[in-house]
Amino acid sequence: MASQNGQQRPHQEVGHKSLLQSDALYQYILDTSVLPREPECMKELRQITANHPMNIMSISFLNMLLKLTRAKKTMEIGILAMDTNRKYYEVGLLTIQKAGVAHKIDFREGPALPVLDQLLQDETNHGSFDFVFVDADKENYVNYHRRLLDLVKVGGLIAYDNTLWGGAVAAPPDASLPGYLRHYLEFVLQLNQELAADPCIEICQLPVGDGLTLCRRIR
Ligand SMILES: C[S@@+](CC[C@H](N)C(=O)[O-])C[C@H]1O[C@@H](n2cnc3c(N)ncnc32)[C@H](O)[C@@H]1O
Repeated sequence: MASQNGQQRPHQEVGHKSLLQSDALYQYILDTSVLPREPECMKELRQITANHPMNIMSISFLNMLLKLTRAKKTMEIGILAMDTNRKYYEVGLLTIQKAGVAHKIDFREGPALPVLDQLLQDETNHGSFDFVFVDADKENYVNYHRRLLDLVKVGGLIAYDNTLWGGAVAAPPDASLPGYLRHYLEFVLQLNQELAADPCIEICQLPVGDGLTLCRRIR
């Protein structure tokens, strides 16, 4: 990746900066992202994500996906609608209320796995979800996937965030990694392997944000 003065930057560091190292490029992505057309919501989203400009790409991309797939019944594991911490849900709540969609959100505070197990007990939930976004505890991504496959309809979409894990997924085994990247790396690698080998889905690994894997259920 060339920097502003045209010189090649070394790819030593593993993390967001090694994927896109130029701050000018971050700003360019912010300025040219295809964003939702609700200006008030976007102003707030820009503020919320100001410290993580790459998130804008994920958000604008997910917004586009939801519109393309015309999803009506959706689930998000991470902040909406399941999160262990209500405070994170409340970060987005003001924007959600301004957008007039608060009545559509069924927020459950607590770990997501028991909620998924509860959903699975009701046959009518099987194959009923159009879209699921997972951005939560990496240790459980594989457990989520095994359950979500039953809940999403054939033709439905599951999106997993952070599947490039700051670039660490492709780092040599002896690379020096920040502690949190090293700690969760094995879970992200295991998920990526399972997704690639799963005959029930078609997948696409997008180098957007921190890596977003799209899985379309095909059987
Ligand atoms: C990186 S944040 C993502 C937040 C949100 N999805 C977003 O894109 O802004 C991860 C979230 O996962 C939540 N989380 C962690 N463990 C969880 C679990 N077992 N079940 C549900 N949510 C969990 C955290 O509280 C945190 O809000």
